[in-house]
Amino acid sequence: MIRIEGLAKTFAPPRQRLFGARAAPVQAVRDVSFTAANGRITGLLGPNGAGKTTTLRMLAGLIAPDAGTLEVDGIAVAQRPREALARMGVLSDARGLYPRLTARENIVYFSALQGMPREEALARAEALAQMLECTPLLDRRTEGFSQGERMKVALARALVHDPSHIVLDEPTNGLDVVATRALRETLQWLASPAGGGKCIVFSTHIMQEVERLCDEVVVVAHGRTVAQGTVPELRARCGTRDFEEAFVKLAYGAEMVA
Ligand SMILES: Nc1ncnc2c1ncn2[C@@H]1O[C@H](COP(=O)(O)OP(=O)(O)OP(=O)(O)O)[C@@H](O)[C@H]1O
Repeated sequence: MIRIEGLAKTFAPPRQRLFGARAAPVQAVRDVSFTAANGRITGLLGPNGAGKTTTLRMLAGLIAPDAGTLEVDGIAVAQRPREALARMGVLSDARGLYPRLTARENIVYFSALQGMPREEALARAEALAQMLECTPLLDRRTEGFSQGERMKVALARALVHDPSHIVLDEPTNGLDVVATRALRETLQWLASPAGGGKCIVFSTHIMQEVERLCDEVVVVAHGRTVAQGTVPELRARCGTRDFEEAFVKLAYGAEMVA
């Protein structure tokens, strides 16, 4: 289980240039709280700039929060980062592949950092490539890969150590319709008992993705959690049959609703 409570992060402006005006700090995350259960897919849904990526970057230990707690199975990311991070597979916004390494080498290198034996890592890379339908990419250098190809390799890398918690920042970015479907099926399988009942958290601003995939939705707006529930619960709360309309009400307030 992932538990986030009272998370906050402000980015300070860069140092003042000689004659430039001083920029204001950016309050990227003001008060984000939610829980994501095992065996469920939890979607972080919010408009551009709502604070989703910043929240997931803090969860992945890439940046430190100013306030709040992040826990994975009760293990605090701030206090016991290695233990907490070992339980997570993270697909960050940057993807960050090594261009001179092949896809296979990227995946296996990451597994070595996780302390996996090489033979096990190689077998796992093959299996993941089959699942993500990217076996022909395995022995190509990742330099020049398309966005969707990079995403698949980064996803395989995030899953190589079979983590119990999977955190994905906009995973369908750059994927075509077939690859999006394959990813959706993969995530559904990973959350199911047969796939290990993983705890999956992903961010998106695509409404259909949330409706099709999420067991639970966390709506984030202006750096705050404004609602959490299932799609039908959120629709009912807003008194609308259309989820997009419910989202607009929750994320932008009544003044934006026609
Ligand atoms: N390193 C940074 N320095 C300064 N401001 C930042 C930094 N990272 C994020 N921000 C700002 O924080 C706010 C939240 O950004 P974030 O990327 O978390 O939003 P998001 O919900 O993921 O948006 P999107 O859906 O557009 O990707 C934005 O205003 C963004 O410009």
